Amino acid sequence: MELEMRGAPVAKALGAKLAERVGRLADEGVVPTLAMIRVGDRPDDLTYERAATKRCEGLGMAVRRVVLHQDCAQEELLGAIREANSDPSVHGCLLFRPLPEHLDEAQACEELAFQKDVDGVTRASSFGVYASQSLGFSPCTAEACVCLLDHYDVALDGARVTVVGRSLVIGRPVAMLLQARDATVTLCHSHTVDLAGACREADVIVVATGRPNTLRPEHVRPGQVVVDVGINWDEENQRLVGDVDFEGIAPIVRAITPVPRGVGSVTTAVLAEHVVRAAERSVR
Ligand SMILES: NC(=O)C1=CN([C@@H]2O[C@H](COP(=O)(O)OP(=O)(O)OC[C@H]3O[C@@H](n4cnc5c(N)ncnc54)[C@H](OP(=O)(O)O)[C@@H]3O)[C@@H](O)[C@H]2O)C=CC1
Ligand SMILES: Nc1nc(=O)c2c([nH]1)NC[C@@H]1CN(c3ccc(C(=O)N[C@@H](CCC(=O)O)C(=O)O)cc3)C=[N+]21
Repeated sequence: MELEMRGAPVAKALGAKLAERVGRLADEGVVPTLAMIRVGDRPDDLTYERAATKRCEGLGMAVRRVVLHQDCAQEELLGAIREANSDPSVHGCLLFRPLPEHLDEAQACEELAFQKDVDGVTRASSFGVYASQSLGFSPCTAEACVCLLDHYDVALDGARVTVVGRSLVIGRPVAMLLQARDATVTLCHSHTVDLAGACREADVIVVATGRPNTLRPEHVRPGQVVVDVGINWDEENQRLVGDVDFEGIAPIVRAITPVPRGVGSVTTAVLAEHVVRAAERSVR
Protein backbone atom coordinates (compact mmCIF):
# COMPACT_ATOMS: atom_id res chain seq x y z
CA MET A 1 0.00 0.00 0.00
CA GLU A 2 1.25 3.45 -0.92
CA LEU A 3 -1.46 5.49 0.72
CA GLU A 4 -3.61 5.19 3.84
CA MET A 5 -6.49 7.57 3.19
CA ARG A 6 -7.27 8.83 6.66
CA GLY A 7 -10.36 10.92 7.26
CA ALA A 8 -8.94 13.56 9.60
CA PRO A 9 -7.03 15.61 6.98
CA VAL A 10 -10.15 15.62 4.77
CA ALA A 11 -12.37 16.74 7.65
CA LYS A 12 -9.82 19.40 8.57
CA ALA A 13 -9.74 20.83 5.04
CA LEU A 14 -13.56 20.84 4.88
CA GLY A 15 -13.69 22.44 8.32
CA ALA A 16 -11.30 25.27 7.35
CA LYS A 17 -13.59 26.29 4.47
CA LEU A 18 -16.63 25.96 6.73
CA ALA A 19 -15.23 28.16 9.49
CA GLU A 20 -15.24 31.12 7.08
CA ARG A 21 -18.85 30.51 6.12
CA VAL A 22 -19.89 30.16 9.76
CA GLY A 23 -18.12 33.49 10.41
CA ARG A 24 -20.04 35.24 7.63
CA LEU A 25 -23.34 33.89 8.96
CA ALA A 26 -22.40 35.08 12.46
CA ASP A 27 -22.03 38.61 11.02
CA GLU A 28 -25.68 38.34 10.01
CA GLY A 29 -26.64 37.11 13.47
CA VAL A 30 -27.19 33.48 12.39
CA VAL A 31 -25.74 30.49 14.24
CA PRO A 32 -26.13 27.35 12.08
CA THR A 33 -28.05 24.93 14.26
CA LEU A 34 -28.50 21.16 14.01
CA ALA A 35 -31.28 19.29 15.80
CA MET A 36 -30.57 15.57 16.34
CA ILE A 37 -33.47 13.32 17.18
CA ARG A 38 -32.55 10.03 18.81
CA VAL A 39 -34.89 7.23 19.90
CA GLY A 40 -33.34 5.00 22.56
CA ASP A 41 -29.62 4.53 23.20
CA ARG A 42 -28.12 2.51 20.32
CA PRO A 43 -24.33 2.56 20.71
CA ASP A 44 -23.60 3.66 17.11
CA ASP A 45 -26.18 6.47 17.39
CA LEU A 46 -24.39 7.64 20.53
CA THR A 47 -21.01 7.46 18.78
CA TYR A 48 -22.31 9.51 15.87
CA GLU A 49 -24.08 11.97 18.16
CA ARG A 50 -20.89 12.54 20.12
CA ALA A 51 -18.73 12.93 17.00
CA ALA A 52 -21.25 15.25 15.28
CA THR A 53 -21.64 17.41 18.39
CA LYS A 54 -17.90 17.80 18.75
CA ARG A 55 -17.48 18.67 15.07
CA CYS A 56 -20.34 21.22 14.95
CA GLU A 57 -19.52 22.92 18.25
CA GLY A 58 -15.85 23.06 17.28
CA LEU A 59 -16.88 25.10 14.22
CA GLY A 60 -18.97 27.56 16.22
CA MET A 61 -22.27 25.93 15.33
CA ALA A 62 -25.03 24.90 17.74
CA VAL A 63 -26.50 21.47 18.40
CA ARG A 64 -29.81 20.53 20.04
CA ARG A 65 -30.26 16.98 21.19
CA VAL A 66 -33.78 15.57 21.33
CA VAL A 67 -33.93 12.18 23.04
CA LEU A 68 -37.07 10.04 22.99
CA HIS A 69 -37.71 6.90 24.96
CA GLN A 70 -37.04 3.54 23.26
CA ASP A 71 -40.79 2.72 23.50
CA CYS A 72 -42.06 6.12 22.38
CA ALA A 73 -45.18 6.33 20.20
CA GLN A 74 -45.06 7.27 16.51
CA GLU A 75 -47.04 10.46 17.26
CA GLU A 76 -44.39 11.55 19.77
CA LEU A 77 -41.67 11.09 17.16
CA LEU A 78 -43.68 12.93 14.51
CA GLY A 79 -44.25 15.72 17.05
CA ALA A 80 -40.50 16.11 17.60
CA ILE A 81 -39.91 16.28 13.85
CA ARG A 82 -42.68 18.86 13.36
CA GLU A 83 -41.18 20.95 16.13
CA ALA A 84 -37.81 21.00 14.32
CA ASN A 85 -39.62 21.83 11.06
CA SER A 86 -41.41 24.84 12.50
CA ASP A 87 -38.55 26.25 14.60
CA PRO A 88 -36.82 28.92 12.46
CA SER A 89 -33.66 28.75 14.62
CA VAL A 90 -33.14 25.09 13.57
CA HIS A 91 -31.53 24.82 10.11
CA GLY A 92 -30.91 21.10 9.88
CA CYS A 93 -32.43 17.99 11.44
CA LEU A 94 -30.90 14.52 11.73
CA LEU A 95 -32.99 11.52 12.70
CA PHE A 96 -30.81 8.62 13.86
CA ARG A 97 -31.52 5.37 12.10
CA PRO A 98 -32.48 2.62 12.10
CA LEU A 99 -35.45 3.33 14.39
CA PRO A 100 -36.83 0.70 16.77
CA GLU A 101 -39.02 -1.91 15.00
CA HIS A 102 -42.38 -0.59 16.24
CA LEU A 103 -41.89 2.81 14.58
CA ASP A 104 -42.64 3.66 10.94
CA GLU A 105 -39.32 4.96 9.66
CA ALA A 106 -40.52 5.83 6.15
CA GLN A 107 -43.35 7.96 7.53
CA ALA A 108 -41.03 9.69 10.00
CA CYS A 109 -38.49 10.54 7.28
CA GLU A 110 -41.20 11.94 5.03
CA GLU A 111 -42.46 14.21 7.82
CA LEU A 112 -39.19 16.13 7.79
CA ALA A 113 -39.10 19.41 5.82
CA PHE A 114 -36.73 18.73 2.90
CA GLN A 115 -35.05 22.12 3.38
CA LYS A 116 -33.78 20.80 6.76
CA ASP A 117 -33.10 17.24 5.59
CA VAL A 118 -29.32 17.37 6.09
CA ASP A 119 -28.88 13.55 5.93
CA GLY A 120 -30.84 13.11 2.71
CA VAL A 121 -33.67 10.86 3.91
CA THR A 122 -36.67 12.50 2.24
CA ARG A 123 -37.97 11.72 -1.24
CA ALA A 124 -37.09 15.25 -2.33
CA SER A 125 -33.47 14.66 -1.34
CA SER A 126 -33.38 11.27 -3.06
CA PHE A 127 -34.72 12.80 -6.25
CA GLY A 128 -32.13 15.57 -6.00
CA VAL A 129 -29.35 12.96 -5.87
CA TYR A 130 -30.91 10.95 -8.69
CA ALA A 131 -31.37 13.95 -10.98
CA SER A 132 -28.27 15.92 -9.89
CA GLN A 133 -30.52 18.74 -8.70
CA SER A 134 -30.24 20.78 -5.56
CA LEU A 135 -33.41 20.07 -3.55
CA GLY A 136 -32.53 18.68 -0.14
CA PHE A 137 -29.15 17.06 0.56
CA SER A 138 -27.21 13.88 -0.26
CA PRO A 139 -26.84 11.28 2.48
CA CYS A 140 -23.73 12.43 4.39
CA THR A 141 -21.82 9.13 4.26
CA ALA A 142 -22.26 8.80 0.50
CA GLU A 143 -21.00 12.33 -0.04
CA ALA A 144 -18.14 11.70 2.42
CA CYS A 145 -16.82 8.92 0.15
CA VAL A 146 -16.65 11.33 -2.80
CA CYS A 147 -15.02 14.10 -0.68
CA LEU A 148 -12.41 11.64 0.50
CA LEU A 149 -11.56 10.49 -3.03
CA ASP A 150 -11.34 14.13 -4.19
CA HIS A 151 -9.09 15.09 -1.29
CA TYR A 152 -6.63 12.33 -2.17
CA ASP A 153 -6.76 13.27 -5.89
CA VAL A 154 -8.28 10.01 -7.06
CA ALA A 155 -9.47 10.64 -10.62
CA LEU A 156 -13.18 9.85 -11.11
CA ASP A 157 -13.79 11.06 -14.67
CA GLY A 158 -13.92 7.89 -16.77
CA ALA A 159 -12.82 5.70 -13.86
CA ARG A 160 -14.34 2.27 -13.39
CA VAL A 161 -15.91 2.22 -9.93
CA THR A 162 -17.48 -0.84 -8.32
CA VAL A 163 -19.85 -0.16 -5.40
CA VAL A 164 -20.69 -3.14 -3.17
CA GLY A 165 -24.04 -2.64 -1.39
CA ARG A 166 -27.24 -1.01 -2.73
CA SER A 167 -28.93 0.49 0.34
CA LEU A 168 -30.68 3.86 0.10
CA VAL A 169 -28.33 5.17 2.79
CA ILE A 170 -25.03 4.50 1.04
CA GLY A 171 -24.75 2.13 -1.91
CA ARG A 172 -27.31 3.65 -4.26
CA PRO A 173 -26.61 7.33 -3.53
CA VAL A 174 -22.83 6.91 -3.71
CA ALA A 175 -23.26 5.17 -7.08
CA MET A 176 -25.36 8.14 -8.29
CA LEU A 177 -22.88 10.74 -7.00
CA LEU A 178 -19.95 8.95 -8.65
CA GLN A 179 -21.87 8.56 -11.89
CA ALA A 180 -22.56 12.32 -11.80
CA ARG A 181 -18.78 12.75 -11.66
CA ASP A 182 -18.48 10.80 -14.92
CA ALA A 183 -17.30 7.51 -13.41
CA THR A 184 -18.55 4.25 -14.93
CA VAL A 185 -20.29 2.57 -12.02
CA THR A 186 -21.04 -1.10 -11.37
CA LEU A 187 -23.46 -1.63 -8.46
CA CYS A 188 -23.13 -5.00 -6.71
CA HIS A 189 -25.23 -6.65 -4.00
CA SER A 190 -25.89 -10.01 -2.34
CA HIS A 191 -27.15 -11.60 -5.60
CA THR A 192 -24.13 -10.54 -7.64
CA VAL A 193 -22.52 -13.49 -9.41
CA ASP A 194 -18.72 -13.27 -9.36
CA LEU A 195 -18.27 -10.32 -7.01
CA ALA A 196 -14.51 -10.90 -7.15
CA GLY A 197 -14.52 -10.39 -10.93
CA ALA A 198 -16.60 -7.20 -10.70
CA CYS A 199 -14.23 -5.83 -8.04
CA ARG A 200 -10.99 -6.80 -9.79
CA GLU A 201 -11.94 -4.95 -12.97
CA ALA A 202 -12.49 -1.66 -11.10
CA ASP A 203 -10.10 1.23 -10.53
CA VAL A 204 -11.95 2.22 -7.35
CA ILE A 205 -13.99 -0.04 -5.02
CA VAL A 206 -16.47 1.31 -2.45
CA VAL A 207 -17.69 -1.28 0.06
CA ALA A 208 -20.82 -0.76 2.19
CA THR A 209 -22.35 -4.09 3.15
CA GLY A 210 -22.25 -4.17 6.94
CA ARG A 211 -20.48 -7.56 6.67
CA PRO A 212 -16.87 -7.85 7.83
CA ASN A 213 -14.47 -9.42 5.31
CA THR A 214 -16.77 -8.78 2.32
CA LEU A 215 -13.65 -7.75 0.41
CA ARG A 216 -10.78 -10.24 0.60
CA PRO A 217 -7.45 -10.61 -1.23
CA GLU A 218 -9.05 -12.55 -4.11
CA HIS A 219 -11.30 -9.51 -4.85
CA VAL A 220 -8.47 -7.02 -5.48
CA ARG A 221 -5.38 -6.38 -7.60
CA PRO A 222 -2.45 -3.96 -7.36
CA GLY A 223 -3.07 -0.30 -8.23
CA GLN A 224 -6.65 -0.12 -6.93
CA VAL A 225 -8.19 2.36 -4.50
CA VAL A 226 -10.49 0.96 -1.79
CA VAL A 227 -13.01 2.92 0.31
CA ASP A 228 -14.35 0.98 3.30
CA VAL A 229 -17.62 2.44 4.60
CA GLY A 230 -18.40 -0.36 7.07
CA ILE A 231 -18.57 0.08 10.83
CA ASN A 232 -18.82 -3.28 12.61
CA TRP A 233 -18.07 -4.33 16.16
CA ASP A 234 -15.67 -7.28 16.29
CA GLU A 235 -16.78 -9.04 19.48
CA GLU A 236 -13.89 -11.49 19.49
CA ASN A 237 -11.15 -8.86 19.32
CA GLN A 238 -13.16 -6.06 21.00
CA ARG A 239 -12.50 -3.52 18.24
CA LEU A 240 -14.19 -1.67 15.36
CA VAL A 241 -13.67 -3.20 11.93
CA GLY A 242 -14.85 -2.24 8.44
CA ASP A 243 -16.33 -4.40 5.68
CA VAL A 244 -12.87 -5.05 4.25
CA ASP A 245 -10.19 -7.53 5.33
CA PHE A 246 -7.76 -4.68 5.92
CA GLU A 247 -4.75 -6.80 6.90
CA GLY A 248 -5.21 -9.03 3.82
CA ILE A 249 -5.89 -6.27 1.30
CA ALA A 250 -3.78 -3.28 2.35
CA PRO A 251 -0.51 -4.87 1.14
CA ILE A 252 -1.98 -5.44 -2.35
CA VAL A 253 -3.83 -2.22 -3.28
CA ARG A 254 -2.49 1.30 -3.91
CA ALA A 255 -4.70 3.16 -1.43
CA ILE A 256 -7.23 2.25 1.27
CA THR A 257 -9.26 3.91 4.04
CA PRO A 258 -8.80 2.60 7.60
CA VAL A 259 -11.67 1.86 10.03
CA PRO A 260 -11.95 3.66 12.38
CA ARG A 261 -10.48 7.06 11.34
CA GLY A 262 -11.53 6.76 7.71
CA VAL A 263 -14.89 7.61 6.10
CA GLY A 264 -16.63 8.00 9.49
CA SER A 265 -14.63 11.05 10.45
CA VAL A 266 -15.46 12.72 7.11
CA THR A 267 -19.19 11.98 7.54
CA THR A 268 -19.51 14.41 10.47
CA ALA A 269 -17.71 17.17 8.52
CA VAL A 270 -20.11 16.72 5.59
CA LEU A 271 -23.04 16.85 8.02
CA ALA A 272 -21.74 20.17 9.37
CA GLU A 273 -21.37 21.51 5.81
CA HIS A 274 -24.99 20.60 5.09
CA VAL A 275 -26.21 22.46 8.17
CA VAL A 276 -24.23 25.54 7.14
CA ARG A 277 -25.63 25.32 3.60
CA ALA A 278 -29.17 25.02 4.99
CA ALA A 279 -28.53 28.10 7.16
CA GLU A 280 -27.18 30.02 4.14
CA ARG A 281 -30.23 29.05 2.08
CA SER A 282 -32.49 30.25 4.91
CA VAL A 283 -31.09 33.80 4.85
CA ARG A 284 -30.66 34.21 1.10
N1 LIG B 1 -18.96 5.49 7.96
C1 LIG B 1 -20.17 5.99 8.23
O1 LIG B 1 -20.31 7.17 8.48
C2 LIG B 1 -21.37 5.07 8.20
C3 LIG B 1 -21.19 3.73 8.03
N2 LIG B 1 -22.24 2.85 7.99
C4 LIG B 1 -21.92 1.43 7.80
O2 LIG B 1 -22.02 1.07 6.41
C5 LIG B 1 -22.33 -0.30 6.27
C6 LIG B 1 -23.49 -0.49 5.31
O3 LIG B 1 -24.65 0.11 5.82
P1 LIG B 1 -26.06 0.05 5.07
O4 LIG B 1 -25.89 0.41 3.64
O5 LIG B 1 -27.00 0.84 5.90
O6 LIG B 1 -26.38 -1.54 5.18
P2 LIG B 1 -27.64 -2.38 4.65
O7 LIG B 1 -27.69 -3.62 5.47
O8 LIG B 1 -28.84 -1.52 4.55
O9 LIG B 1 -27.23 -2.78 3.15
C7 LIG B 1 -26.21 -3.68 2.90
C8 LIG B 1 -26.07 -3.90 1.40
O10 LIG B 1 -24.98 -4.77 1.18
C9 LIG B 1 -25.36 -5.86 0.37
N3 LIG B 1 -24.63 -7.06 0.81
C10 LIG B 1 -24.70 -7.68 2.01
N4 LIG B 1 -23.85 -8.72 2.03
C11 LIG B 1 -23.24 -8.77 0.83
C12 LIG B 1 -22.27 -9.62 0.24
N5 LIG B 1 -21.74 -10.65 0.93
N6 LIG B 1 -21.87 -9.36 -1.02
C13 LIG B 1 -22.39 -8.33 -1.71
N7 LIG B 1 -23.31 -7.49 -1.21
C14 LIG B 1 -23.73 -7.70 0.05
C15 LIG B 1 -26.85 -6.00 0.55
O11 LIG B 1 -27.39 -6.63 -0.59
P3 LIG B 1 -28.98 -6.89 -0.81
O12 LIG B 1 -29.53 -5.55 -1.20
O13 LIG B 1 -29.02 -7.87 -1.89
O14 LIG B 1 -29.50 -7.38 0.49
C16 LIG B 1 -27.28 -4.54 0.72
O15 LIG B 1 -27.52 -3.93 -0.52
C17 LIG B 1 -22.58 -0.80 7.69
O16 LIG B 1 -21.39 -1.41 8.16
C18 LIG B 1 -22.86 0.47 8.48
O17 LIG B 1 -22.50 0.33 9.85
C19 LIG B 1 -23.53 3.34 8.06
C20 LIG B 1 -23.77 4.70 8.22
C21 LIG B 1 -22.71 5.65 8.32
N1 LIG C 1 -29.53 8.94 10.01
C1 LIG C 1 -28.35 8.39 10.32
N2 LIG C 1 -27.26 8.67 9.57
C2 LIG C 1 -26.04 8.14 9.89
O1 LIG C 1 -25.03 8.43 9.18
C3 LIG C 1 -25.93 7.27 11.04
C4 LIG C 1 -27.11 7.02 11.78
N3 LIG C 1 -28.29 7.55 11.39
N4 LIG C 1 -27.04 6.22 12.89
C5 LIG C 1 -25.77 5.78 13.40
C6 LIG C 1 -24.76 5.52 12.31
C7 LIG C 1 -23.33 5.45 12.81
N5 LIG C 1 -22.64 6.56 12.17
C8 LIG C 1 -21.33 6.97 12.42
C9 LIG C 1 -20.73 8.01 11.74
C10 LIG C 1 -19.46 8.46 12.05
C11 LIG C 1 -18.75 7.87 13.06
C12 LIG C 1 -17.38 8.35 13.38
O2 LIG C 1 -17.09 9.53 13.38
N6 LIG C 1 -16.48 7.43 13.67
C13 LIG C 1 -15.10 7.72 14.03
C14 LIG C 1 -14.77 7.13 15.38
C15 LIG C 1 -15.51 7.83 16.47
C16 LIG C 1 -15.28 7.19 17.83
O3 LIG C 1 -15.05 5.97 17.90
O4 LIG C 1 -15.33 7.95 18.80
C17 LIG C 1 -14.17 7.10 13.01
O5 LIG C 1 -14.65 6.30 12.18
O6 LIG C 1 -12.99 7.40 13.05
C18 LIG C 1 -19.31 6.81 13.75
C19 LIG C 1 -20.59 6.37 13.44
C20 LIG C 1 -23.51 7.24 11.39
N7 LIG C 1 -24.74 6.71 11.44
